[in-house]
Parts: sequence; C-alpha cells; structure tokens
Amino acid sequence: MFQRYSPSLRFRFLTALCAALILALLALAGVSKWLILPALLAEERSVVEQELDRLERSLKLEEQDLLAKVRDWATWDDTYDFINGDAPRYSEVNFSQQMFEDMRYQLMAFFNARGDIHFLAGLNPSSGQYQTCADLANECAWMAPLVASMQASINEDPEQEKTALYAHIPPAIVASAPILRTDGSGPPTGWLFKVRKMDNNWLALLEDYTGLIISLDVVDETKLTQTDLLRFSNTIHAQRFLPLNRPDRQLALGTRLDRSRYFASLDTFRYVLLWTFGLMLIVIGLVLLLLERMVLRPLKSLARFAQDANIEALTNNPLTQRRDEIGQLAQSFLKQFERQAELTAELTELSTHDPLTGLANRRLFDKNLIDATQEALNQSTPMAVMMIDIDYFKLFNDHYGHLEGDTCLQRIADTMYEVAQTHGFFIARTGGEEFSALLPNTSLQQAIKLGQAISDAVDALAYPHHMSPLAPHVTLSVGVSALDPEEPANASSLMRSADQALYQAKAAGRHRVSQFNSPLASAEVSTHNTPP
Ligand SMILES: Nc1nc2c(ncn2[C@@H]2O[C@H](COP(=O)(O)OP(=O)(O)OP(=O)(O)O)[C@@H](O)[C@H]2O)c(=O)[nH]1
Repeated sequence: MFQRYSPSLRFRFLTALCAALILALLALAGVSKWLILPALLAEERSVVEQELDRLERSLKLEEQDLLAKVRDWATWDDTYDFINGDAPRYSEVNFSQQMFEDMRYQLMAFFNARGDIHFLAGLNPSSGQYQTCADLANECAWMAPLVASMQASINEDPEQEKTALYAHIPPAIVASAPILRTDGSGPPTGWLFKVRKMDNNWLALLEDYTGLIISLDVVDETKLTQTDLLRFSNTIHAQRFLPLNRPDRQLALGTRLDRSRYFASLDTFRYVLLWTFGLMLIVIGLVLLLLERMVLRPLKSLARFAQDANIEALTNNPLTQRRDEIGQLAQSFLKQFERQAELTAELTELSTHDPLTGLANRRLFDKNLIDATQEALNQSTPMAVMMIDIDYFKLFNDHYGHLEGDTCLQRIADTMYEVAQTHGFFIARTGGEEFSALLPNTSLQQAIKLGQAISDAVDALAYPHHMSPLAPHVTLSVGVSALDPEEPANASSLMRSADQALYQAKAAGRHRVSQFNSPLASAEVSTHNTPP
C-alpha cells in the first residue's frame, strides 16, 4: 500500500541548516563581490594614487630646484651686465662642459628685453659637446624648437618667473626668470631660461630617489582622467597625465607597481572566508549533535514509553526531572499514562464487577469458571460451584419498594463476600437476586458446608422480610455441584448441575442447601427450621 514519505526531524533540521548554510554562502559571495573586492581594489587604487602623488611631488621638486637656480643666475649683476654687453668674459668664466654636465643642464638661453636671442649655450644632444651660439644657425639648429617655445612663453607672460614641461623628445623641464639686478631693482633687461632634459639619465636619478620604476611619454591626445590604471595579473601600470607647454599634448608619467599587497589582502580575505565556512560546518555539526542529544533522543525515549505505556519506567526516567520543554512533555505523558491507567482500571472494574453490590459480575465469573474448571480437570483436583438465590425477593420488592430491595441486595452481597473471603472462594452476582460461587480445590462435602455457612450468615444478618412465608428475615436457597472424577464435565455442565440443585432447593421449600447428585436424583442436604 502506498505510504506517504515523512522525513525525520533530524533530516528536516539538516535540510534547514544546509539551506541556511547555502544562504550564508550566497550572502558571503555577494558581500565579497559587491563590498570586499571593490574595497580591496579601491584600497589598491589609493596606494597607486599615493605613489603617483609622490612621483609628481618629486617632479615638482625638480622644477623648483631648476627655478631656484635660474632665479639665482637671473638676479645677478654680472648677468644683468652681460645682457647689456658690459661683461665680455661672462660666458667664458661661468660656463663650461663640466658645469652643464654637473648641473644636468641641456640649455641656457639668454634673451634681451625685446625677446631676441642674446646668447645660447648648451650640450649638443647628438654629440654631447658643449657649444655656445649667438643664433640658431648651423650646429645650433637643434635649439630652435626650444627657443621658439621660450619666446612664446616670454610673449605670453613677460613679468613672471615660471617653470614648464616642454613637449619635446625627450621632454624637458624648463625654468625661466626675468633678468634683474642683484638687489632686484629696475625693469627686467631680458630673460634667462634653463632646460633640463628628462632623458634616461634623469629617469634613472628619479628612480633612485623614489624607488619606483618610472616611464615617461609625451602623448598626443588629452586624457579626460588625471590617472589611468591598467591591471595585469601580478602588476599594475599607472599613469598620471600632466600638462605640457602645448595644449594638445600631455606628459604621461607612469610607474609599474607589483600587486603583492592586493593579493596578500585577497589571500587574507580568502583565508577568513575558508575559516568562516569551516566554522559554519562545525557549528552545524554541533547543532545536529546537540539536537540529537537534547531533543531527538529524549523524544525517541518518550515515543518508546508512549508505545509501551510503561508508567514505572517513565516515572524513574530522568526525563521527568528535566525543567525544560522536554521535561514538561515527559511529565504530561506521565500524567496522561496515569490517567489512562486509572480509566482502564475503572473500565475493567466496570466491565467485570456489578455496580450495585461491588461483587464480580457474570462476565468475570464465567471467565474464572472456565479457567478454574480447566485447571481442575488438568490437575485432577476437586472443584465445586454454588448457585445462590434470595427467597421470595419479589415479595420483598413489592412490599418495601425497589430502592429498599437494592439496599437489601447490597447487605446480602456484603455478608456473602465476607464468608467467601474468610474461606477463600470466589463469589459473583450472576443475575438479579441470584449469586454464584466458585470453589477451587473444594470437594462436594466441603462446598455443602460452605453453602450452609453462607445461608447461616444471611440468617444471622436477619434482614427483615415480613412478607416471606419462611421467616421474618431474608433467607437463601443454595444449589451445590462438584466435579465428579467419574463423569465427563465442563464449566457449563457444572453450572447446569448447580442450577438444578438450586431448583430442587426451591422446590423442596426454599431456605436450604441442595446438592446435585445426578441428572435424575439430587438431594437436599440441609434445611432450616422454617415453617413450610
Ligand atoms: N430491588 C431490586 N430488585 C431486583 C433486582 N434484580 C432483580 N430484582 C427483583 O427480584 C425479583 C425476583 O423475583 P422472582 O424471580 O419471582 O423470584 P422470587 O420472588 O425471589 O421467588 P423465588 O426465587 O422463587 O423464591 C423480581 O421482583 C425482580 O424485580 C435489583 O437489582 N434490585
């Protein structure tokens, strides 16, 4: 037959915990993707920005250094005189190949007040040789692009000292200042420009200074962003775009950084994730273990107790001592079992005893009779039965009423029960005013005596019955029968014999004990001195 599948509580818990675990993992994955990883990348970007800031500051320092040097030369009376043609040996005394190399100058350009070239000196980029020029002709032609930019700068803002990055190959740092007297007086008499090449040697110096690997490019297009990042598997290439003297060009100052810090953070995060997952599994295991010990096992025990309805075992079980919900459940079970036992006892009592007299009823008597007869036959032991009937009880009821009749029945039953208890036999109410007794291990003679004892006890009770033609009190007629070892018998034949004996006692005048001898002959064994 089809049986509906019902998962166990353990399975349900496991499923719920696994679902919770999966949800937690999904949440962790979400947190990783949308919070942690972006945060790590943002942190990496901030580190890169800091490095680029440092790089840019180093470049600014270079510009300021060059500007300081230009200012120093430009506010010097010798330079002032040189522009005005009053210091003929100025260049010889002050300039040399050695000085340009030591100061890392590529070019020094002097302009007069009109912005025309006064004097040029520099290291030729092709030969590396020091040279001086009065104009841009011949071997000084390499200076032309730089000089053009300088003259444009003078025209643009003639008053101010300034620094700029020139978009040449290689790019260059250029600082300029108006030429004044040493005390700063008078109008400028010209301009002095110094050019420092940003070539590989310059880069190498900056790399030494900053500890970074640096790249430098002049790019054509103008980038909208100030910083560009390109991430590779183990390195990150970052560029900072700086303005050049030409608006259509930018200087891409770049560096290549390794991503070890990012990957270390990532590894730490993965390690934390792994531990979190492991701890979750441990917690799930612990929860299941605790569930097994604290809930499932006690519930199984309770289910066993419920099946067996074993009150004693449950009473002694520590479960009933617990103060938690399981303890309350166990106590409820116990109370329920006790109540059920009481009800069962009451039902058994009701189904096997007569409610009026409290004696066993016919049902119990018949059962005991069958068992006892069987045992007596098996063991070949004697056994007897009695049928007892109250004489003229209809007259009693008619005269005293039914309620009084009930009371009379109770008193007679109590009296007979005491005799049965005293002599160790079993008595039951098997009809309205009819009783039966079962006497194991009792011979016919002994049973007759016990029948007589019952009748005597009722006589001694002297329960008034003024309507009885026999005596002024209630009397009994008793029929006795016993198993005959010679005759085949069973429970019903034995009771039939007792009934016949009772019938004979009634027929013989009542208030007497009769024994059953044979189907045709029975004998009255005792009579009372009652009027016929
Ligand atoms: N009060 C009361 N009367 C009962 C009960 N059961 C049976 N009786 C009465 O017992 C009487 C029995 O009457 P009968 O069978 O004629 O017997 P009797 O009057 O005792 O006459 P004999 O047995 O021949 O001496 C009837 O009146 C029944 O109503 C009961 O539980 N309570």
